[in-house]
Amino acid sequence: MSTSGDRARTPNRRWAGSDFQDPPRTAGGVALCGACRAASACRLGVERERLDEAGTAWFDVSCPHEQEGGPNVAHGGWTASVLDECLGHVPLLNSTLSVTAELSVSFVKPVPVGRPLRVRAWVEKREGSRWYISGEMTLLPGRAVLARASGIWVTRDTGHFDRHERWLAEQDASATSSG
Ligand SMILES: CCCCCCCCCCCC(=O)SCCNC(=O)CCNC(=O)[C@H](O)C(C)(C)COP(=O)(O)OP(=O)(O)OC[C@H]1O[C@@H](n2cnc3c(N)ncnc32)[C@H](O)[C@@H]1OP(=O)(O)O
Repeated sequence: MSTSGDRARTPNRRWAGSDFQDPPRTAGGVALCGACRAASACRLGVERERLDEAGTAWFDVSCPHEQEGGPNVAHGGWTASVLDECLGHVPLLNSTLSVTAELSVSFVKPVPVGRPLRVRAWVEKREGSRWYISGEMTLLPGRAVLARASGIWVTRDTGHFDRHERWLAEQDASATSSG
């Protein structure tokens, strides 16, 4: 029988050390997170990404039909997730591993499902290990703003996830010993 402690010690074969700064990408250049590697596609609907010369990141995105909330419009959780993903790719596009520490989203208009959308993301400033990143989602064609986001990403070394596994194992051990 598998326990949560066993899971913490099981190597995750979808990851290799170099993946953290240079993850596998789709033909459209989209960096793939752990679960999306099996699908070889971004399950959130990010289809293409690129960094321009000015340092702005551009993403072609479409809300998958299974993320429908109200009639023909995206669940707000999808909008927040895809903005987290896109803004979080800005450090990655600069070969830097980071995690989201804070994220704020403004839902400006309902987001239609299955329509081409664009996300643009840029660095406002960097302070120590903190990257302050902003972005917005627009409808295509045209440039109507549907959502805006800003947040703080904190750079990590490649030991981040191993430290987390050790912390989780300690939590399990102390929960077991305290009954
Ligand atoms: C890989 C390929 C994938 C492939 C593609 C995948 C792309 C995914 C894109 C989406 C990204 C995500 O969703 S990431 C997943 C969601 N996020 C997480 O799991 C993060 C969970 N939280 C944490 O791990 C931690 O709380 C941290 C790392 C954020 C902070 O840890 P910590 O232990 O407090 O670290 P500490 O050294 O004290 O702080 C480090 C620095 O962060 C600052 N800091 C800490 N917390 C905050 C905060 N809430 N707001 C502002 N700043 C903060 C501190 O002031 C400090 O600045 P200074 O003094 O150093 O300047």
